[in-house]
Amino acid sequence: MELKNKKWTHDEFYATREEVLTHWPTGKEVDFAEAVKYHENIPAKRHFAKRLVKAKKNGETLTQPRAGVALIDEHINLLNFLKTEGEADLLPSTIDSYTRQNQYKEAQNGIEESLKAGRSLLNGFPAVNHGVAGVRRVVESVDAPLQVRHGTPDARLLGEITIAAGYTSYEGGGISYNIPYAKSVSLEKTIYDWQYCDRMIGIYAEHGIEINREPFGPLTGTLVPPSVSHAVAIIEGILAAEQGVKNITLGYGQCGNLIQDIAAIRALEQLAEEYMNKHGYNGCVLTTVFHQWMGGFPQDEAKAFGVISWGAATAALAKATKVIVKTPHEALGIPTKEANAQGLRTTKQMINMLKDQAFPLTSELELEINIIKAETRCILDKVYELGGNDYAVGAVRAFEAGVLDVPFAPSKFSLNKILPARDNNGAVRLFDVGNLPFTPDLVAFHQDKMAERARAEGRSASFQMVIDDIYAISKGNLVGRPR
Ligand SMILES: CCC[C@H]1O[C@@H](n2cnc3c(N)ncnc32)[C@H](O)[C@@H]1O
Repeated sequence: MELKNKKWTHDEFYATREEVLTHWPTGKEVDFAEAVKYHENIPAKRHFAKRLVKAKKNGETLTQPRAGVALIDEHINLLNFLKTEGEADLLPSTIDSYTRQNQYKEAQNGIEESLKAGRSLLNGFPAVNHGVAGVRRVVESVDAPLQVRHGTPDARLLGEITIAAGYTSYEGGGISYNIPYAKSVSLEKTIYDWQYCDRMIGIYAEHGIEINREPFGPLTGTLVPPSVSHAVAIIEGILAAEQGVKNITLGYGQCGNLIQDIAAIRALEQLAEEYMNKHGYNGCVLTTVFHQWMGGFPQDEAKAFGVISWGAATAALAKATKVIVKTPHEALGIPTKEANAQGLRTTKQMINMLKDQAFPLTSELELEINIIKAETRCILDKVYELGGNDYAVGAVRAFEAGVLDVPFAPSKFSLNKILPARDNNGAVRLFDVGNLPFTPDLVAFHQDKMAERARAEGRSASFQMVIDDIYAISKGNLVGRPR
């Protein structure tokens, strides 16, 4: 396996596909020609890419939950409940953890145990075991655009089955579904395997079927600086475009300071266009997704609704194309369908009240946009250089060197040298920039911001601030002030 950011030939793809479809018996159900025909008859209102394009044109911010249960009928009921009671614009199927680790035997046990227990004993929808026929029952029974959401380092068979069944969007990427989700899975392997997923979608595109791809923006969801998640998002967008993907949603996890979060979405839109065009992928339609706070949540449901509302308001003011919605059960575990629908309605109310308001381009907002763009450029350009003008090779080498570094990542391939903490206004800064290739003025900017907070709190900038900030929101605040 020689990794390079180059479009796979049909021969390379089909040779690999033969093997991929043997990973579980349901792989035999995948019939590409039949799938293309099926997709041709999916109406625009149930087509993810078309619905996103319409939202971008109309300046809408669409709502989407996470949701998934073990059995097909219950999963259908859940999704329809979230559409009718939650007013969700877009629907997911969140895949269970066994399937994410390619443990299909265990997933099968989970299905059988759930049947016996009469309730879901899996933390998501085991799509590979249900197979094309089973997953297609969901597609036929839910009148909304459907996306596969998961966290799968080797997502090749999952993608073949769910897209053949009629799903029209696929989340993930070779970096964003490795570094935050795996401990010792090689980055080279996951970037290579995700080239397969993207090439598959590129081949659907060659047959006129446009499937949306969404790299997983938030990464570890714990104080990830915008420039770090933007660099990964844009690299995964470029890798997908190289394989023929034409419709890409780039994502970002809310940090909590309004100016920084709005700036992050603006900077992401501008930089993605700039880099995709620079590398010749101007045929790609780009949209954005804002994830409501991905860190620890308050147990108290009323406070949880406050966090959800803040994420909804920020997504609306940032004019993100869609927002991924949290629930008041976030601190407890898998939400009930009622709690999930409540998070969606709270979000919808905030978006509706803000859709006629625009956030002004203040000097603070402009500064923040410029800082995020400058930092992200430093990282992207260094990755490209390390890879000898190849982002796939560059990404692997960048993680080895700490040029790409994701805070609190379980993967042993992330150096975990950078240390984020909030500044005195709650924006996420870097207490330690690690080996990020920032120019001296950018390093100084972060140092000054941390010094400003240290002075205000009467304590020196320290790792304690990082710890305080990790728990702050679940304890009812944004900045982890000393007790
Ligand atoms: C990025 C993944 C973390 C988020 O994903 C939610 N999540 C995971 N699995 C399910 C599920 N089966 N149904 C509804 N939400 C789910 C968690 O709560 C958390 O917010």
